[in-house]
Formats: sequence, C-alpha cells, structure tokens
Amino acid sequence: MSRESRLLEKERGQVNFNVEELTNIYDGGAEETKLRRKVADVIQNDPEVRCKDIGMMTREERYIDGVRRCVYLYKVLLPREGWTPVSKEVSHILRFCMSFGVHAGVFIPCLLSFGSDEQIAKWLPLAMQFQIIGTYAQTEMGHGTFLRGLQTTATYDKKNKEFVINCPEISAMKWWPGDLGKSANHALLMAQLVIDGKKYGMHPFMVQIRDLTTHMPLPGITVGDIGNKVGFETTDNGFLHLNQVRIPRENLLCKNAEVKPNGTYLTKASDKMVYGSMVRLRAIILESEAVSALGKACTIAVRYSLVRCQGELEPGKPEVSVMEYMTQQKKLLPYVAMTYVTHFACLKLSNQYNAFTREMDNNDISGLPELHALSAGMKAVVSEQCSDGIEILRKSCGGHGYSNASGIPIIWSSAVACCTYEGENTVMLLQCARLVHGMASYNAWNQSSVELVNVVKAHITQFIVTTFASGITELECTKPVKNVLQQLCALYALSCINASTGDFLKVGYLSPRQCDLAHEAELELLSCIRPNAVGLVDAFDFSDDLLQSCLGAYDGNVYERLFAWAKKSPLNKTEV
Ligand SMILES: CCCCC/C=C/C(=O)SCCNC(=O)CCNC(=O)[C@H](O)C(C)(C)COP(=O)(O)OP(=O)(O)OC[C@H]1O[C@@H](n2cnc3c(N)ncnc32)[C@H](O)[C@@H]1OP(=O)(O)O
Ligand SMILES: Cc1cc2nc3c(=O)[nH]c(=O)nc-3n(C[C@H](O)[C@H](O)[C@H](O)COP(=O)(O)OP(=O)(O)OC[C@H]3O[C@@H](n4cnc5c(N)ncnc54)[C@H](O)[C@@H]3O)c2cc1C
Repeated sequence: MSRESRLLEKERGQVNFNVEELTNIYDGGAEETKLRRKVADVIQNDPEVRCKDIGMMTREERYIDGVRRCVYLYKVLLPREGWTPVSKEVSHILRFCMSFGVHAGVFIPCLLSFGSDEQIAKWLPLAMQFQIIGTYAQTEMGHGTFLRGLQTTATYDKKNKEFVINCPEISAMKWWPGDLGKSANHALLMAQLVIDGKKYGMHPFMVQIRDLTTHMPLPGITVGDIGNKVGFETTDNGFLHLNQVRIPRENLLCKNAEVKPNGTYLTKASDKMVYGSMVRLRAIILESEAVSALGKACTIAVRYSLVRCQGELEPGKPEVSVMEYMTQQKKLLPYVAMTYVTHFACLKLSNQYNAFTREMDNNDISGLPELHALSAGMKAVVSEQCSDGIEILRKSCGGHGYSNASGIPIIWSSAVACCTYEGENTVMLLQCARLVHGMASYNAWNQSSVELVNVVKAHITQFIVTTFASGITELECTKPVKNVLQQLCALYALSCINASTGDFLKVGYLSPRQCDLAHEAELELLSCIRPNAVGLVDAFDFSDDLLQSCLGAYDGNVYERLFAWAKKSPLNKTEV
C-alpha cells in the first residue's frame, strides 16, 4: 500500500460519524442510495456506456463518444434492464450521460409543458425512442436575455393554413441551442407570432429541420455547430437559420394558445406560461449541474490535500499534508459545507416547483411570480457560488489542479456555464429583486441595480441557511451526524458573513468586535471539522469512474495514476 493510501486510511479511521448514514441522508433515504448504487454498478460494468477519461480526446471524438453512449443507453441498456425513460433509475443515469442533455432535459419537458394532448401523443413516443431528436431553440445570435426582442417570426398564412418561419437578418439566427449542431432533426422553436401584421409575442413551434432518413438539412434550413467553447465540448451547441420555412398550423404547440384555421388567435392560459419552461429548468438543474459539480471538486481537492505532503509546520519535523495549513482548510472546508447546505436548499426549491405544477393542473398559477423570483435568485446565487468554489478548489491542488488529469477543469467548465444559460445571472438577480422589492421607476431602478443585486444575494443566502438549519432540526439521525451537519451549517453561514463584513459594519448590524468574533468562530469551526473532512466527502459517494480524477480516487494513489495518465498523451506515442 502506498504512503498516500495509508494516509487516507488513517484519516478515515478518525472520522467520528457514520459515513453511510450521511450518504443516506444526502440521497434522501437508504432506498435512494441503494437505487443510485445499482444504477452506477450497471453503468460501470458495461464497457459500452461506462464513463471514460475524455481528457485526451479531440472535440469530435468527445461528441461521437457521447452520442454513441447515449444512444446505446436508451436503445440497449434501458430495455435490457427493464427500465423506461421515465423510470427513477434514469434520473441517476443522466449523471453519467454527456450528450442529448437538451433533447432529454429540455425538448421533451417543454413538449409536455406546451403541447396539447394530441401533440404530445404524436411527438413524445418518437422523442422517447430517439426517432426524433430535438433541441430547444430560443436564443438568437442577437438576443438571449431580452425575450421580447427575439426576431425570428412565425407569420400565419391563412390561405395555406401554415406558419412561415423566418430569420429576417443574421442576428435573428438561432445560436447556442444544445444538441442542435449535428444531432437534432427537430427544434422546439420560440418565435414571435404574427397574424395579419399584428404581433402576439413569443410562442413555441415544432419545426423539423433535418430529413429523418438522410439527416440532411431541409429546404430553407442552414444548420451547424458553433465551434469550440470553454466547456460542454461533448455537446454540439449549434446555429440555425430559417429562410421562409413553412410548417403546418398544427405545429404551433397549443396548450396555452391556439390559432384557428381562419387566423383567430385564442389564448387558453396566462401569457406567462410561456416562461414556465425556464422556471422549471432553473429549479431543477442546480443540483445536477452546479451542486453535484461542487461536491465532485470537493471530493477531489480534500482527498488530494490529505495525501499531498508539502513543507514543514515545525522546522526539522516531517513534512505535513497541505490540509494541516489553516489557509488550505479555509479554501476547502467552507465549500464542503456549501455543497451540503445548497443541496438541501435546492431540494426545497424543486419541491416547491413540483407543488406548483400540481396547482397548475388545477388551473391555479397564483404561485408563479413567487416561484419565478425564488428560482431566478437561487439559480444565480447557487451557480455563481458553486462555480467560484470549484475554481478555488482547482487552484488549491497546485500544478496538478491545472491538469485535466485532476478532473476539475472539465467539472468547472461545465458548471460555470450554469451562470449564463437559463437566464444570465445578473438578469436573474434583478428579476428576483423586482419581484421581492417591487419595481421602482426605471431610472431610480437602474441607478440602484448594483445594490439590488447584492441585496438579492443576501436574501437568497439567508433562504439557503434557514432552509438547511430548519431541515437539521427536523432531521432524525444519530447525534454525531446531527452535530457535524450543524457545524457545516454554521461554517457556511459564518463564511458568508465574514466575506461581507463591510456590509454588516456599514449598516451597523455588527460591531467590529462582533466581526472579530465571527472570524474567530469560523477558524475554530475549521479545526473542529478538519478531522471529519475525508468522511464528509466520502459521504457524497462519487465513484472513481464518475470523478475521472488522478488526484481524487478513493485509494489516494495519486502519483501512480498521474504518471499512467500522462503516458497516454498522444505526444508520447513517439520518443522523438
Ligand atoms: C444540461 C444543461 C442544459 C442547458 C440548456 C439551456 C437552455 C437555455 O439557456 S434556454 C434559453 C434561456 N433563456 C432565458 O432564460 C432568457 C432570460 N430572459 C427572461 O427570462 C426574460 O426576458 C426576463 C425575465 C429577463 C424579462 O422578461 P420580459 O417579458 O422581457 O419582461 P419583464 O421582466 O417585464 O417580464 C414580464 C412579466 O413576465 C413575468 N415573468 C418574466 N419571466 C417569468 C418567468 N420565468 N416565470 C413567470 N413570470 C415571468 C415578469 O415577472 C413580468 O410580470 P409582471 O410584473 O406581472 O408584468
Ligand atoms: C453552454 C450554453 C448552453 C446553452 N443552451 C441553450 C439552449 O439549449 N437553448 C437556448 O435557447 N439557449 C441556450 N443558451 C443561450 C443562453 O440561454 C443565453 O446565452 C443566456 O440566456 C444569456 O443571454 P445572452 O447570451 O444574450 O447574454 P446578454 O443578455 O447579451 O448578456 C450580456 C451582458 O449583458 C447583461 N444584461 C443583459 N440584459 C440586462 C438587463 N436587462 N439588465 C442588466 N444587465 C443586462 C448581462 O448581465 C451580461 O453581463 C446556452 C448558452 C450556453 C453558454
């Protein structure tokens, strides 16, 4: 056993709570843990679909590998295991999938949100079986945030009972939609509806963009990949230009609004329902795209920091693990706390969303404004805190943190995108501010928007802390687990307060002495939590396969893994 493995084993021997009990709590119960692990075993034992190291792959290889794994998953693995796309297992499977995130996670749910019963009956089975592959095409090259500024039009042609979809200029071209560039043959396309010259705002249309046999773009369609990005390299985010493309009247997804054959426009629900898809995604993507990513980065950085020996705490004494340095504990442990605290706050948000969908089934959408405010605020605060944290955790691993061998750069590049898609964070914070604090006059408003952004961040952080604190109080668990969760709650709250002492001092909420006490309390908590560090990240239960990290493997064998990984570099195929 290597020295590093022995160090981790010794660390695990001093954890003072039951790790499995905490894993069960994090998962939502022992049965959930069992289900998640069963899915992980199925995935990891199938060479066709198990996670692999994509660090050395080209962009094209990553895209092809992701598509191949996903199609195998849905066409072979699910039927073999007797699972369907809506089985509980699939939510755990999507943790492993790197492709068709928009087809499965946006296109299908939006079809269910916007489609009539007949339209769902027509397209849902095809989408579930990958006979049609869809994207969600809303953002344009010239507009993403300002939905009312979207330029693509859908003009009703009464004579032929068709809509003519058109991008009037280059800035109207759809730009960014995931799975669009090479995979999708259909688009759930958001366009400005026009009837007899009158504009009715943004509406959802089902548009076929590629031939189902040849996969070639249909007439009037120009489509392709937008090129390399910061991350999401497995995904073919694409562009889509439509030049006078005709679709049947029946392709307006008409759960909330309809155009009769004679061109009469009929609304069936609030015009705000068109925003519903964005509320849903903001409410449910945080766990999978931001918090889970932070948990992976914490697992890697904590395990590595416990085995990375560097320098002496006392001259002449043996080298210590970098985790013994208070600065390293300050870099790492508040983000371990954040993972736990935000995980449970996101759970509360998605529960609130599910409750809203039940109310909506009874035609009650009175809860939408509050849910919009909370989901917009949470999406902005959690995605920013998590992605900022992942970068700090990457840097805490020194040089090896800068290598794809660590696994953290890929984790960060995927998580940070969450600050932009589904509503750019600043805009989301201002939406929350407007709904929580009311809309002042536009000029007073713009002048105070910088402060309002900070007020909303504090408002949401308080929601996160109070949600977790009340959750712990009600939680039935052993005393050691409750104790460590209370420490994590206090650590997250104190780290947020200590990051903003200026604000508290400015308004006289805290005295300088109290600020000192808060700082000392945080340092004391770091020392209390330090002995449990490895247990806290082990409890996230990320397999080595899922982490894809030479620094964060369960056995701590960092150096053998690093060297084996480097030798796979294509540059090493020749000595000269
Ligand atoms: C696995 C990873 C997959 C990643 C997939 C990514 C997909 C995408 O990124 S899809 C594209 C996402 N794009 C956006 O989120 C666009 C963001 N912009 C907006 O949501 C809106 O433009 C806005 C909210 C920033 C502004 O809305 P707008 O209508 O232009 O103007 P107002 O602010 O005056 O709002 C009018 C009215 O509507 C209410 N409202 C706005 N949004 C929502 C909502 N989501 N839910 C409910 N209600 C909403 C707003 O409160 C106003 O109401 P009143 O005050 O009553 O008039
Ligand atoms: C990885 C990824 C995947 C995506 N997938 C999809 C997809 O599948 N489908 C899809 O339709 N779109 C998708 N998008 C697009 C995404 O939804 C938009 O990029 C996002 O909504 C932001 O809009 P924008 O790019 O126009 O930014 P802008 O709105 O142009 O933002 C630029 C700057 O302007 C500021 N700003 C803009 N408006 C205001 C305002 N009112 N007040 C204050 N500041 C403002 C912003 O804060 C920001 O700092 C994806 C994007 C990414 C990065």
